[in-house]
Amino acid sequence: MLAFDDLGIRFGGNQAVQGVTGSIRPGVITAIIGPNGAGKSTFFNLLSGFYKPTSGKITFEGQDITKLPTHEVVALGVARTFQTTTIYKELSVLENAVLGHRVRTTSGLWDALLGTGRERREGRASEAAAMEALRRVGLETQAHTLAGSLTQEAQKRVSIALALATNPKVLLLDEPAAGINPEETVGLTRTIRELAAGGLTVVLIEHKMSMIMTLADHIMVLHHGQKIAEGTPQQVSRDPAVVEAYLGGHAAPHVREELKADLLGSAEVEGQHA
Ligand SMILES: Nc1ncnc2c1ncn2[C@@H]1O[C@H](COP(=O)(O)OP(=O)(O)OP(=O)(O)O)[C@@H](O)[C@H]1O
Repeated sequence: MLAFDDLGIRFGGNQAVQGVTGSIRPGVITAIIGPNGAGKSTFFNLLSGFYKPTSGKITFEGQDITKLPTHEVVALGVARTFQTTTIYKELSVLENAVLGHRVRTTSGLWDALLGTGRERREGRASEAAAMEALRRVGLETQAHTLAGSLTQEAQKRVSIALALATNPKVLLLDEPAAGINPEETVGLTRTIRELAAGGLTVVLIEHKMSMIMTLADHIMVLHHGQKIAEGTPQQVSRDPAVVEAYLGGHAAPHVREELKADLLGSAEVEGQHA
């Protein structure tokens, strides 16, 4: 559904992503993993239209979206969250999600200023879509709470709701579990699984290997900007190129430790998060 062919981007002399070909299959949870600096966030920025590639092509449902501006990519059904939580802390949870929905609506500033019928209709539709997005992430009872007063984990959920309010077909999550504790990670994993079960195609970047190993149907591994492996969690974790990429000295110590546990087939990790 979302396909990329020979995708690459260069920043000055640094080829951050290079020759990446593949596709995101509908209805499955795909994880993008790789050591620090492997090009994962850059790859997301390419898929979501934030960066324009210096080579290659991206298509969504058969349509070439390589050169489309971000808002048009969003309108077609590709939404994303960011590594650092980007929400409006001084607004309520509901107001945040409404803003997410307004990205897609058609009324312009003129309608908003004049309070036209279309603007009022769209306002009501935005609120309904926003409430539905909050329900999907389990925040409907906190709709009127100030977003900035929520826990880090709930703020992560708000940022997911913001993306969901645009009614995407594909949701790109950039490190959704960063900075939250293991218990909250289990809860967030459950929510992501429910979103996928509801028909949403989910792609996520994540460093928490135990989460990836239990959540992902398919894993794509990037290293030095290139795709070095892909397959099921079991296939990827046994792939010698992946082991070498992680244990070859490029990964942060905590990533090395987590991955080592998974690569060595730690039943303990599986048991904790199953
Ligand atoms: N806007 C930019 N300008 C210049 N270089 C960049 C830019 N964005 C990323 N890079 C470089 O591209 C490479 C890949 O970075 P990227 O952030 O995509 O890696 P990553 O796999 O997401 O890393 P991490 O896991 O640490 O978040 C790095 O060498 C980085 O310095």
